[in-house]
Formats: sequence, C-alpha cells, structure tokens
Amino acid sequence: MVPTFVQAGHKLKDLWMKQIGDQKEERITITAIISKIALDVIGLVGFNYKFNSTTSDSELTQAYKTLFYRNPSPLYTALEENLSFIKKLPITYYKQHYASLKTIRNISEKLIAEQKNATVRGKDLLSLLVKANEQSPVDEQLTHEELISQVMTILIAGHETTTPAILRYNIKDEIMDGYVVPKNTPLMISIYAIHHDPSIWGDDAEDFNPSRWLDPEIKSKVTNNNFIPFGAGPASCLGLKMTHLELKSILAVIIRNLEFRLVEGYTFKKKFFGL
Ligand code: HEM
Repeated sequence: MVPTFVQAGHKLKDLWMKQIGDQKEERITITAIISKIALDVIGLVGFNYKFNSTTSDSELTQAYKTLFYRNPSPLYTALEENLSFIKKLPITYYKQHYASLKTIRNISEKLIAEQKNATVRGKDLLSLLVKANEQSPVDEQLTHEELISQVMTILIAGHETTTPAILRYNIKDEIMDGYVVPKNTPLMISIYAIHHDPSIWGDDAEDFNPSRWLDPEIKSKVTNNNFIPFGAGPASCLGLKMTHLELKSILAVIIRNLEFRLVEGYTFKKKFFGL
C-alpha cells in the first residue's frame, strides 16, 4: 500500500507545484483536492480501480458527487430524516440519488465479477476478500449480496470520512444524568461536540489550532473516549490504520517540498451539523 500512498503524495505535490508555477507562493484551497486524492487511493488499494479523479470525472466520481456534495438546509435534513416518505417523492435530487446508488452498486458488482474470474490475484482489499471467501467453508462464505454490500460500504466509508456523530443503542436499561434510558434507545454520540469541549481542548476549542497537541496539559486530558475521530468500540473505523499510514506517507512527501501558512485574516465558515 505504501508505494500507492507515496505516489498519491507526489501527485498532490505536483498539482500544487504547477499551481504555484514561477511564483514564490500561492494561495491554495486544499480541501477539494484532498478528497479527490483520498478517492483515488481507496480505489487503488481497495479495488485496483483507477478513479483518476484529479484529472477526469468517471461515472463513479459523478455518483459520489451527487451523494455527498449536496448541502441541504438543516431544516430540510431534519424533515427528510423524520418523514421517510419525502425520499420517495419524484424530486430530481432523489432520482439522481437513487441512480447514483445504482451506479455504485453496478460498479461494485462488476469489480467483484472481475475478481472472481481473475487468473492473477492482486493485493488490493477486494482481491483478498474474494480469495478469503472462496477459501472459507461454504456455510461461512459471504453471499453474493453480502460481498456487494461490503464493497459498497468500503467504497463509501473510505471516501466520505467526516462523520459528525455516531449512533449506538444501549444494551440494558440505564440511568444517564438522572434520566432513565430504556434498553435499545438510539443514542447519537456527537463527535463534533466532544471534539469542541472547552474543558478538554481549552477556551479556544473552536479555533483551528494544531499546536494545541503540543500542550502537555491538553495531551494529558486526551483519552480514547474524548478523542474519537474514528469512532470507538467494536464498530469503530475499519480504515484507521490504513488512514494513519496514508496520511503519514502523503505528508512526508508534501512537507519535504512545500511550506504552508494560513492565509492571514482568513476565517473558516462553520458547517452546521445539527448535533
Ligand atoms: C480520515 C479518514 C477516516 C475517518 C476520520 C473515518 C472515520 C470513521 C468513523 C467515525 C466511523 C464510525 C465508527 C463508529 O461508529 O464508532 C467509521 C466507520 C467505518 N470506516 Fe472509517 N474513517 C476514515 C477512513 C476510512 C477508510 C479509508 C476506510 C476503508 C478502507 C474506512 C472504512 C470504514 C468502515 C468499513 C466503517 C464501518 C465500520 C463498522 O460499522 O463496523 N474508513 N469511520
């Protein structure tokens, strides 16, 4: 995997170098391109699939855009979540949404079929999954539908990584903060709120300040329960180790070649997450 990550780092560096050109420095918005690079990487290491999303828009990239780069108002999102019939209305967005899911499903099916018929097996996640499945006793094997779901989950989870909250159900009746919470109550744990708690991160918790990781007092307060970008417990992120390695590999290339500064006076526009 590491050579793929390092190559991705070089691709990113080359793109930015090109943007800077002959100038000494340039103002660059980094977010959109990072997401594209992440999609390219998950395509390659996950499925041996070339999205090439920094240079072209494949049908899969298009499908992703439809699913993830939609920005409805919080009110609309709340309505949509609580009144499930809304998603069945013949509105253009929903038609595109379902068409996109179908595209992702079709491509997942195609990738699995290719792997099943392949004579030489790669080292990507899907090749390993198909191989392990074939070698398992028949009654333990994933069905075709389950294989497709796995591929779709990894394709989606490996790309859209900003989760504001995680959902859990308590397995027994509990009293929380004086309230009785009956067994099986859906509980939304707000990652956003935990990661902005001033009692852990300081009064400037809302500010983008990576240097706070150098503060020994803050570091001593951080635990696996209050820093959970990859979730926690048995359903936590499958891609954690891979992501750490990917980020380190890409950063190693980038910081050897470029210097970064925040644009003076720049302020971040906060996204509303509803939790
Ligand atoms: C910056 C990168 C990433 C972040 C911040 C992230 C974060 C998360 C979070 C918060 C969850 C929910 C965990 C929970 O409910 O406790 C999750 C689940 C998951 N992630 Fe990631 N993730 C990242 C990258 C990836 C990648 C690259 C992959 C695939 C290789 C991946 C695969 C998954 C899967 C399959 C799940 C569902 C696990 C389950 O429900 O059992 N993630 N991720």
